[in-house]
Amino acid sequence: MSDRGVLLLNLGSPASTEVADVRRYLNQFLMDPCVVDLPWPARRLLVSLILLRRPRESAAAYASIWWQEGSPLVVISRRVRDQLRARLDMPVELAMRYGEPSVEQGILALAEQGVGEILLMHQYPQFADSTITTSIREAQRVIAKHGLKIRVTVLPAFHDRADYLDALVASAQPHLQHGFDHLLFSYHGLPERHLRKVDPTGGHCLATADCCERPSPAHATCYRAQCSGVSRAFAERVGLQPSQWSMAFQSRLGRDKWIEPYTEATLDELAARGVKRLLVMCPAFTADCIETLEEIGDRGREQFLAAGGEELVLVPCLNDYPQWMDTLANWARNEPVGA
Ligand SMILES: C=CC1=C(C)c2cc3[nH]c(cc4nc(cc5[nH]c(cc1n2)c(C)c5CCC(=O)O)C(CCC(=O)O)=C4C)c(C)c3C=C
Ligand SMILES: [Fe+2]
Ligand SMILES: [Fe+2]
Repeated sequence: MSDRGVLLLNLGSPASTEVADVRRYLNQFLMDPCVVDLPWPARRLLVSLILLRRPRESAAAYASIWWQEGSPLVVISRRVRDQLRARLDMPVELAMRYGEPSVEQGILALAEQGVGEILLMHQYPQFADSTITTSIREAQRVIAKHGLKIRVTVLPAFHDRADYLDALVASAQPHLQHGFDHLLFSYHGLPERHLRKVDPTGGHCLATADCCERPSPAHATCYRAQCSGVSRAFAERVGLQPSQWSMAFQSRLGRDKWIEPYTEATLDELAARGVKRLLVMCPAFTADCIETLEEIGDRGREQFLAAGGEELVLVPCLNDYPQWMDTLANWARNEPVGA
């Protein structure tokens, strides 16, 4: 009998839309060295500067998409946890890397239920230090702090798993059938430095414009190549021609160069090219959140319409789509120990 428990993990949200709560959340998030990867004094200075204005702006953005029960990301994650509990004969706890329920609360809850192994089931299709690495480090920190005798199995980034891609296609079908001129895949962005830093070849990532289309061992940790792979696999599965879809990166913060093209510029370009009915999918996220609902669904739509587009339809994330819930439950049962 398996002694596995599942720690379902996502990024997390502020406790409320109050500016003070948003400031606390942003401080915890941005002071993570996996997110703002500067030495402590420079990180502290930069984050303190960001915290002068950002909490008020982000609080207003959160308020515009907040649900009765709380942050969409957290509410959806609770639904996923409940769906997994209904499907699985093992303990399932929810954790958020920032905010609550914390990774510490989640792991202690699993420890109390006597698990010997935790499957760290993060919700990130693509690898990044700022998502997967930081979650692993936090789980290890908590286990060491409490002296727990628990093994951790980490779900690898699942961008290329057929069952993930199948669920993504199936969940998007109603929107694909609605009719559209162009499909834009908009992924969360990353500073280019983050990509170069984890490139094991030391010279592949971003060395050429088409690096992500040329096979390389660097792609095992290349966020951009993995986004590109998801977009191509999706387009192939639904029979789209290359001219019918494109890929861009959103959510840039600060002055560093982030991976391109930027979603904001792409929305204007598509409208200028005569695209009237635009579908947007955000496959870096498995659950809808401020980045999808506010940045694309509200601000992106407004921008696209102002630039001459007629309709922007945001395809919901996988959320608690039943086929996706079945997929996660299968992974929980079958993921090899220690993978
Ligand atoms: C340096 C800054 C950031 C990096 C790097 C980054 C990477 C990254 N983030 C996600 C997923 C999510 N990010 C979300 C919100 C969010 N992200 C940043 C900054 C960086 N993210 C900020 C400041 C915020 C907060 C909102 C804001 O003020 O704009 C969210 C949504 C959270 C929610 O409550 O809804 C998610 C999810 C990924 C996948 C990623 C790297 C690939
Ligand atoms: Fe982010
Ligand atoms: Fe690349």
